[in-house]
Amino acid sequence: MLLPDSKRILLKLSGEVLMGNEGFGIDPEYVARLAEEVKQAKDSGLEVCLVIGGGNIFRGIAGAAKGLERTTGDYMGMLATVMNALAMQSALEKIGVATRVQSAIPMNAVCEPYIRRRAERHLEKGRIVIFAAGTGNPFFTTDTGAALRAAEMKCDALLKGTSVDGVYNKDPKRFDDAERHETITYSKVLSDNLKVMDAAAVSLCRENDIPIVVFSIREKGNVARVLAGEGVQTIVRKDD
Ligand SMILES: Nc1ncnc2c1ncn2[C@@H]1O[C@H](COP(=O)(O)OP(=O)(O)OP(=O)(O)O)[C@@H](O)[C@H]1O
Ligand SMILES: O=c1ccn([C@@H]2O[C@H](COP(=O)(O)O)[C@@H](O)[C@H]2O)c(=O)[nH]1
Repeated sequence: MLLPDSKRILLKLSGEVLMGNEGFGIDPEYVARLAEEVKQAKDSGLEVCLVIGGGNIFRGIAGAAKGLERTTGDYMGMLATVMNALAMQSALEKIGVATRVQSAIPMNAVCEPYIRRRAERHLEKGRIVIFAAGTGNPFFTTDTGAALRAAEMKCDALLKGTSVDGVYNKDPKRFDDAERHETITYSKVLSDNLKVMDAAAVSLCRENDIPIVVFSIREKGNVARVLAGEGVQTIVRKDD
């Protein structure tokens, strides 16, 4: 196993990936496939916290570029993550996995508010807790929300399933000659300004000594592969 002593993980899934082959929104078939992978992780004996991004629906920064007020756009982005969380909850419950959604922005008719002790109890009971609405604050991302919840819930690792298969020395979508790191320290990610994850998220993980594993969620079976220590990924770890 990649992280032999792991009991509790936080899996952060890219929102962008939820749109599957569609250009926007949620592809239910794709969400169902992801739900199977999340179930496998849980069935392997781990306690699983889940965070899903919102990039398939809305990003505040993109709204701001088109003239929308930034904080309004960010709240819209956070609401997008709640929609994705509900879609994932539905897919997981369809295959018999008990879940709870907790939102950083209270919306009691829709889901639970985030209450750490309550989330703890859900995990003890074998439920998957999906943390929605990021940190609840504008100017952040769901990566930072994931790092924050991982620290609060004392997760042993943060697994970031995204559209690239690891951390490269430069953006692999822009540079064909980009090279992937097998492992890299938090400090190197920060000092080289590598954009695979935002700096606030990396700093939080560094301060709380939470290893980050970056891998591609586009390939079927990769969550199990990563947990088994197989496949392609980058581990972001402690400074030497
Ligand atoms: N050095 C780098 N190594 C790897 N990826 C990088 C690097 N620099 C930039 N990237 C980009 O980072 C992106 C992954 O992070 P991003 O935050 O955009 O996605 P996400 O968090 O998975 O998506 P979402 O916002 O939908 O949840 C990739 O699209 C990749 O092109
Ligand atoms: O704590 C947070 C988390 C997210 N946002 C806004 O939501 C979108 C979608 O999240 P991604 O991490 O990009 O998938 C993000 O672009 C922000 O606009 C936020 O404001 N605060």
